[in-house]
Amino acid sequence: MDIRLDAISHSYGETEVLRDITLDIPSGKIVCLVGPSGCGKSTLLRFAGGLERPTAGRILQLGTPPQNCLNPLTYIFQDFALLPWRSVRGNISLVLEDHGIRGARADAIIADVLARTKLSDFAKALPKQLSGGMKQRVAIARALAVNPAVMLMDEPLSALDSQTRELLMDDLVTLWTRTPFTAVYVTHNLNEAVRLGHRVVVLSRRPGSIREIVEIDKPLSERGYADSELETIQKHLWDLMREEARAADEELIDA
Ligand SMILES: Nc1ncnc2c1ncn2[C@@H]1O[C@H](COP(=O)(O)OP(=O)(O)OP(=O)(O)O)[C@@H](O)[C@H]1O
Repeated sequence: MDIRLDAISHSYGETEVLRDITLDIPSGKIVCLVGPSGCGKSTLLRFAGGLERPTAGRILQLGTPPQNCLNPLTYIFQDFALLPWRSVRGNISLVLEDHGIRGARADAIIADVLARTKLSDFAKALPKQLSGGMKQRVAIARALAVNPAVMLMDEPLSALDSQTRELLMDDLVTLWTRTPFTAVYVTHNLNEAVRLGHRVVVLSRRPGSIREIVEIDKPLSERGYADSELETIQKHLWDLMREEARAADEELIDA
């Protein structure tokens, strides 16, 4: 299933946030959204997920969701959003219980997503026993359990230290390489964008509009740490964003 954002514009009251965004999210690809603070990245993600509706434009779901898809659109947040009193397994089974899936069928799904996220040995652990990186892996496992058509990822690694971020990027690449998933991935971090994005969408300062869409053909599995080709693309992205990021940073905050 592909998603198309078709001529999306949005204002909150007097504040124009997004202007005429048209964008395709093709099945099996990771599309990164980057842009200066406040340019409307998270707002666009909420529209894609149907949590809010834009003032103008349409979100189209094209084609059918994958087989056994329980939830076509699933979020992964920066703060993991795990229930502290439930074990790793319990956090994952919750989303299955919501769909009436219990017993052997639930066990099989949980075993599969725990294995894919390398968490099989931690099924009984509570979130408080886990590092930030492990917690985010649980959140990813939980999202995979519903076999979504599209994962909507809002700064999923930004709460993690830089080493853990590197490890999680590797994990996401391995996960995608084994079974390609579709994602819209919002990030401030241009390194994440060039490591994980098949397509990087650069938004302008508010009202966010598309400045450029950068396609990166290099296979995810061949994108390494300190890769000079990726560094060149990252520099290009930063050149596009630098002045606007500075202007956004210096903007006065409405108290
Ligand atoms: N519910 C809301 N009501 C009013 N204004 C909002 C609301 N949500 C977001 N905004 C405003 O819309 C603009 C875009 O916000 P959004 O969080 O989408 O930007 P962003 O690009 O994700 O920002 P950041 O990179 O800082 O996370 C901001 O000016 C924000 O203050």
